[in-house]
Amino acid sequence: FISRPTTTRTTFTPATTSKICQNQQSPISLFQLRPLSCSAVTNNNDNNVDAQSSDSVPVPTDWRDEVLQTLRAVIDPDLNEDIVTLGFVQNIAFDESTRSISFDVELTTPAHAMKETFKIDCEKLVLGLPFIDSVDVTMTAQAPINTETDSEGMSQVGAVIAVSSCKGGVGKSTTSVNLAYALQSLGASVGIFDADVYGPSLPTMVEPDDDIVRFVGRQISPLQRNGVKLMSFGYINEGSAVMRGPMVSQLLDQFLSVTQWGSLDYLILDMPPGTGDIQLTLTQRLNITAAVIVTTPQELSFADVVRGVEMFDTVNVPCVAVVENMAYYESDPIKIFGDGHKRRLSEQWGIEHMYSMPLTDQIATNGDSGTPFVLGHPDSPQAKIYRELATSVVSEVSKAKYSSRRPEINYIEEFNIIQFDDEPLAPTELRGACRCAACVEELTGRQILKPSDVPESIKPLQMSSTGNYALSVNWSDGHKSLYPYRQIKSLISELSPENEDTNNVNEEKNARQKMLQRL
Ligand SMILES: Nc1ncnc2c1ncn2[C@@H]1O[C@H](COP(=O)(O)OP(=O)(O)OP(=O)(O)O)[C@@H](O)[C@H]1O
Repeated sequence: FISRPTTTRTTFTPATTSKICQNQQSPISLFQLRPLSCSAVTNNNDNNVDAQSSDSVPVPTDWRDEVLQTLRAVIDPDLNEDIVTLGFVQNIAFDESTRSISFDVELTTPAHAMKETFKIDCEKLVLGLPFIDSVDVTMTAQAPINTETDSEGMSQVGAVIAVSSCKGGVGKSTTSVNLAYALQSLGASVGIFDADVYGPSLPTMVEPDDDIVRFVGRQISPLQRNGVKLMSFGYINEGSAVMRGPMVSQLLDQFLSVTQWGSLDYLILDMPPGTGDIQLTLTQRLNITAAVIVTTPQELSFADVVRGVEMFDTVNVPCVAVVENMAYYESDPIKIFGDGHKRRLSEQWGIEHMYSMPLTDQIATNGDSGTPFVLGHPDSPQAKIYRELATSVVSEVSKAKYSSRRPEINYIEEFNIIQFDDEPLAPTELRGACRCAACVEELTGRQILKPSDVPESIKPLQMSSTGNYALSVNWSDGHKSLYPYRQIKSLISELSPENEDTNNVNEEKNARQKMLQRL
């Protein structure tokens, strides 16, 4: 804590500091220019309607409960739960004599898009309590850990993100490299593994700070550039290798596990192009958390994307974003993927994030120069797109890790009911909600299938999970449907007549959010 001569409450983010500068007549004091890490914030009780002197308010014996209850207003939008329930609030310490409180908020990732907002919200909320004069919130993140690997080098890698494409030359490596540096700019520790043994591009695209590959016993220490760890066959072996498929995946597996990655929030895996056996084996072996698919408009893009999604699906890896690279000239922005495609990707495959990257000289020049584009042009509009992609990846990985549990789904023939996590759903309703291209007009979203087209006797003949996110159903009318779990949940809640509980929870959440906004 830092003691303050006045009781002016200030948050010390650069943005608010500059606001303070503008608003003040006198020059800003050094005291107000403390860095973010020393961010004890003091209460002037301007949030309190009564504006009581805090000294006169006794400290309640259950102060901890009050603090936690207050902090429940901060909701993690990715996980749709409050930070107390999620167990993020830790190490609470309260000094009664100075009425100062401190605590940590441990997020799922240091790259969390809301970390600054959460900090400010926590400070505001806690300072709204009349028995607290000063607060110190430290934002931290869970240490990355990989419990599903037996390789020591990978044991502290939190998430592996595969960047994949159906064909070569579409910008997969460019996307991998820039995604990695964009993730780093959000605060994460990152590595890149170039798994393309036939034509490694990492050595051309990223020139390491020091290009000597060091062996530590039987392990290899990765190279680095601006703190991002790098490994590619190309750093060890000049040129590309001539190998057959099974050798490639075995070698890559070994190579990846002898690399001492250390503690990494995200490891970007630049996959070899294609969706064949090598890619499938790699995807199975390397314990991939999520995938990003890169395509170009010239390459029959939509069919390619679907092929890529299907490959990852077979091994339960969710595709979280699609990058349509070299999609337009900067001077002539045209939309390649229409809204219909976007809707299909979202409704059929649960992919919510699509980015179109223009073809620019600078991206090409940086690709050849050894300095990643995002490092060389951090303020460009294209770097902003890469950061948006990185933010989506961060958010989807958090969701995938926290909500990886698949719902329990059964068909109870006796009552002709589908049970989705104990919620009943009529087969006619689910069949009627099919969003495939035969049931919904792709371009307009208009429902082609009418409720009257669905026979009353319809029933599922076979139901199975697709990836971690969707249910695939073979219907008795011969139709095959795919429903993201998200869609089924909202269908159940739409159909439920007495949704009071959910509504109450939502109302409560809304009330807390409103309270925050008022503060
Ligand atoms: N948005 C872009 N604008 C301009 N040039 C680009 C863009 N994206 C990629 N490139 C250039 O296109 C070429 C191919 O890109 P890249 O090597 O990333 O593709 P790839 O899909 O990884 O290819 P391969 O699978 O053959 O390794 C490179 O010269 C790269 O600099």
